[in-house]
Amino acid sequence: MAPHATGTPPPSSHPYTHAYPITVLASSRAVVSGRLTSATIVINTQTGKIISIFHSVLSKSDFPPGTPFVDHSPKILLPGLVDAHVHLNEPGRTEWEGFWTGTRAAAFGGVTTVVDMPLNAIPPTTTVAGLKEKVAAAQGQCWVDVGFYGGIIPGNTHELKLLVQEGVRGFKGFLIDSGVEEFPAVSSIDISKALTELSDSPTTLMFHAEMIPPITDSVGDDVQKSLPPLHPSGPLTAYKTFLDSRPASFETYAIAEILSLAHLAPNLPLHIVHLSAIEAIPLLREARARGVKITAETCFHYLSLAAETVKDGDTRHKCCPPIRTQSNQDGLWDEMTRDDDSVIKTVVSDHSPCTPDLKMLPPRLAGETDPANVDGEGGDFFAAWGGISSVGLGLSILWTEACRRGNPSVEDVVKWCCRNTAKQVGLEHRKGDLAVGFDGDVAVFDDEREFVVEHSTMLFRNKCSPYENKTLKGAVVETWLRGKRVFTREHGFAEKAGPPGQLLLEPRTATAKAHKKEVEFALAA
Ligand SMILES: NC(=O)NC(NC(N)=O)C(=O)[O-]
Ligand SMILES: [Zn+2]
Ligand SMILES: [Zn+2]
Repeated sequence: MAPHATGTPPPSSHPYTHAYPITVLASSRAVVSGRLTSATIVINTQTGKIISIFHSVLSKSDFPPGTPFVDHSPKILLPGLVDAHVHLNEPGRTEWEGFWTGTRAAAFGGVTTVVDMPLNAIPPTTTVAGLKEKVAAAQGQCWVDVGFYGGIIPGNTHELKLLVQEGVRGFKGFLIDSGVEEFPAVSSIDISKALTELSDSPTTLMFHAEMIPPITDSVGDDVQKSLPPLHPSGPLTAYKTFLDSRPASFETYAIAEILSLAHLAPNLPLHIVHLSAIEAIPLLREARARGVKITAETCFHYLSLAAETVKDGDTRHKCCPPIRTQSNQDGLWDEMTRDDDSVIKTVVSDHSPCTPDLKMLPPRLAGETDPANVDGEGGDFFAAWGGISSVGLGLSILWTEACRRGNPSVEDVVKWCCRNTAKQVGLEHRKGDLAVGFDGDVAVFDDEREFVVEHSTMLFRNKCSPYENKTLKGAVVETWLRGKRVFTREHGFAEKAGPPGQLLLEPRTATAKAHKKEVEFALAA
């Protein structure tokens, strides 16, 4: 046993040596069960599960000769990130993104699980048949593990329980136009039906919470006059015009609507995706205090970008709800870092790419230098596709911003991007933590290394992102998926072995039982 070992000593006679192959990762810094500690992590490479964790850095000689062992100190061993909001768009809009490119971009940044949104692929995941087409398209293409959400649209209530049985990890519905015609918005009646149908199902009902308040309402004349314009009220290339067209009241109105229906399914977890407006926080806090099971996520871009610095015409920043002011960004950070129960539990990418032509970026911002073309048209925020590309960059974006704010906590990052996202999608028994019985998904994070976001560091299909040319602090140097090294910054992907990702289709009903079984198995092994 190593003299500096402080945790459980390694088994003196190496009882597991010959029973099955292991690999060992150690570091003076690792986030284990949510806490920063020194650790030696032993993974059974046959099952892909973590079988032991010692709270100290052991040495190679503590393990049987030939055991793969790397001490990564002082780099930080993190659980692989679970990005619970990614649009992979395949099949149907594979030119926007796909399983192959999207999951490689994820692995590059230490993301070992992505959960695919139900819209933008054709068909959308609003029926079991649609899910089956997605699953068929994903087979053999995934470099990380992939789960799927189902969608709530008008008229598909009868599909919802079937989708739960088929293993979707939750559902998303829109209260405003989604941008694609195959995925229409739901009315209050549709939401009521979905809540009633799923009230006792093991799932999460999630909402794109923006809603245009009705023109005629019970509100008085003064309030009516102060309601936002429904149409652009200024130049279409000015970011301010776009921001003004989707005010915070769209988010608060939608959330109030959802909360007014929550009593229909008191046991069903509800979730607000991509929360942007801080004005919504008190509403959610008050509802949670009343016992409503509702949480929210925010995105890397709302925590790192601000309206004041978006250049006119720079449609790479267009997303819905919009990136708001710097003080709104500060308010989101304040909420997330408060000591007591924050309503924002998770941080995700909402990676929603498209082909560059649909972003309508003006040539001068798209890198055009030819004087004949540089003044070409573009930059209409209303016509451009809404969505930001960042899958795989999130950890570095968050770390850069946390460092800029002067108080970076890697434990917080793990809470928001690993543990809580895993819980949101019913994978908390095997993803999002370094713990015995969990999948051996590890991101080896160099928290000092800086890099520039450029084509070689954006592995998603279309290299069009507001982060391009920004310098980020913190880089993942190795990504491990279920005990296999998938990617290293130095050597790239384990191409020979091929994509090791699995599709996560175990129904959420089975999780508690499966967890118990898997921990028992890992411990007995
Ligand atoms: N159709 C979309 O991908 N929409 C997405 N677009 C964003 N967020 O701008 C979203 O998640 O709502
Ligand atoms: Zn959305
Ligand atoms: Zn989205």
